[in-house]
Amino acid sequence: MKQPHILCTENDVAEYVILPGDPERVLRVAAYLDKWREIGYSREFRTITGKYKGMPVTVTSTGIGGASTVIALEELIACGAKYFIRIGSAGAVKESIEIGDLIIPTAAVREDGASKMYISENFPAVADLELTNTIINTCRKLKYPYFSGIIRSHDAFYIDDEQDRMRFWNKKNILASDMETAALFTISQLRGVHAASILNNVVKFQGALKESIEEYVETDNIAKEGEKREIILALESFYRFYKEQGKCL
Ligand SMILES: O=P(O)(O)O[C@H]1O[C@H](CO)[C@@H](O)[C@H]1O
Ligand SMILES: O=c1cc[nH]c(=O)[nH]1
Repeated sequence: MKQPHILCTENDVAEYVILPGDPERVLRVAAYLDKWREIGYSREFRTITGKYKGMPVTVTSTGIGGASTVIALEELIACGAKYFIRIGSAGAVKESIEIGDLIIPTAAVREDGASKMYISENFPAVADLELTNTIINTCRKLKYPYFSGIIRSHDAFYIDDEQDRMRFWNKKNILASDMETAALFTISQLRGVHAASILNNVVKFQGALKESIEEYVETDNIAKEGEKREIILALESFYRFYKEQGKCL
């Protein structure tokens, strides 16, 4: 059956799925695949399926925020997907995180709305341990510097007290801020699938939000280099999992 938003069926989707927010990033992942075809592109959801070193992999854009992310997640699960790695951009909440640095979340503060519609806030949003360990080990092998720890996911970009909130989370040792990871981790746990996240920092702590994101999107810069790294890291981590399937899963 064709899913109503992502326009995919069970025959179109691999077990391993990479989830960027931005549909344009889907094509930047495609550049690393041996063979790929576009399955569907409706609203914010663009899906391609291809092969990386012979491993079947699907890439679906989630759009912005938990609400659209969990629509993509639920429909991908209905098509047979089991392992998910988000590749997103984020804003730093820790001073020492530079533009283009990678963040590998172990958990996320649930400041979003979508995950609360599923289950109360005392339920944790935690990364899949095995998948996240594979990402960390692969990141070390690739010699990409990274930060690992708890991040915060939110739902509203332009709130009046944004800077105060960022200072609050900074004092709690939160690393970065995005808009999808908490919902992805929470609903993956509820559905019994495996999810991890890799974030590329595009805004310095207390930096100029609008200008930094504009620069990331519109120019080739250090943030784009971080994006390349998160794409390679996600593909290589899945490949490692794929090769070891049956041993560690
Ligand atoms: O670059 P993506 O993956 O969309 O992630 C981040 O960028 C968007 C905001 O600019 C939000 O979706 C946020 O989580
Ligand atoms: O500051 C930022 C940058 C990207 N995404 C966010 O959620 N916040």
